[in-house]
Amino acid sequence: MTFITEIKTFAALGSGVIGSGWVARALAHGLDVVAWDPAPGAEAALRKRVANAWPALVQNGLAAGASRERLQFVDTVEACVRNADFIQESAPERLDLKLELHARISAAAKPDALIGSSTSGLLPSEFYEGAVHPERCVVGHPFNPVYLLPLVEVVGGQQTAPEAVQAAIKVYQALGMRPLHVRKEVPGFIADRLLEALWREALHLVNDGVATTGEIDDAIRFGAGLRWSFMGTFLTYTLAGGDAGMRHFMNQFGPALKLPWTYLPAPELSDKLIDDVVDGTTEQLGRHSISALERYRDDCLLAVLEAVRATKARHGMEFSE
Ligand SMILES: NC(=O)C1=CN([C@@H]2O[C@H](COP(=O)(O)OP(=O)(O)OC[C@H]3O[C@@H](n4cnc5c(N)ncnc54)[C@H](O)[C@@H]3O)[C@@H](O)[C@H]2O)C=CC1
Ligand SMILES: C[N+](C)(C)CC(=O)CC(=O)[O-]
Repeated sequence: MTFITEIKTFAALGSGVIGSGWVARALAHGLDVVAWDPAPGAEAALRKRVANAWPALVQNGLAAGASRERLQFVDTVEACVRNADFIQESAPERLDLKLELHARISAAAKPDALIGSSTSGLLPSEFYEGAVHPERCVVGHPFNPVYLLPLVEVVGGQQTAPEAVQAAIKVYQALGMRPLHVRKEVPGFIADRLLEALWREALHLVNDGVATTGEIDDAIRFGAGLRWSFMGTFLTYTLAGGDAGMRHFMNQFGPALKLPWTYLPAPELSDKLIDDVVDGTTEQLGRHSISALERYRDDCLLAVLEAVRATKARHGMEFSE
């Protein structure tokens, strides 16, 4: 089984936060991009989001021929995918919607064009059930902002060909990403399972009046957040065990896992909790607009990526290690 991996035309369905991020990444890599989104005003919103991302992409280095002019916005699913070499769906996170949309996308697409979905955690076996040639359908779960963060989780469903997973990995690599093959199809995959646990505990801390949203964010960004950009939890905790490493760490801190430090089940999303979270984050936003903070975030990310890349090189390591 062979699939198209030399990509000239990238199709993006859904052009919200994530779809526009894919569009920006694909344009920056010198591709032609065709986009579709049913919302009124979607084309203008997409072009605005791409424009906001572009300075960071220029700083990061554009591929030869990369241009925002190579974005075409069309008004049907079929026109979007018909000539595409690779298709990425970033529609709302609803199983019924994705099921119907993928039946339509796959019926109109070239039979050997790979189809990726940005879903954060729905199962590909379920939403690709009605797809034509489901063997070329995968999940390619990215991270916001898609145009800068390298990680993409690649997940196959029961009908996905193993060759399609490998081919999708190749395409995402060509787009400058760091694919992670999630070998078991589980809800939430790997990363969102971890992020969701943190998010639930953060909501409990607000709900119980232990801390404000700003204090919880401080607890992350001045501590673990800094080290997470170059070292994950397992290696970090190995070092936290001193010379005896992980075995000592497990002996010393393992028992705390049985203490009631975490709740795990989510708190009820009461009106008060939602108001507290919205009020807290509004205060954190202060005078900054979302798009100004996106540019600030992009600048920080570029600096972190460059620092990590240069430091790894000094230690004889590749960025992807
Ligand atoms: N926002 C995030 O942090 C992340 C979201 N994702 C996933 O990406 C996907 C899109 O999420 P967002 O971009 O955040 O949502 P969003 O709400 O920003 O954008 C969704 C877009 O889909 C459009 N849309 C509505 N009906 C549609 C249809 N039938 N077909 C195609 N498009 C349609 C909407 O007009 C909107 O522009 C979801 O599957 C989500 O789980 C993945 C990673 C991170
Ligand atoms: C909140 N979220 C589940 C949509 C987040 C993601 O899927 C990944 C991210 O960018 O954090």
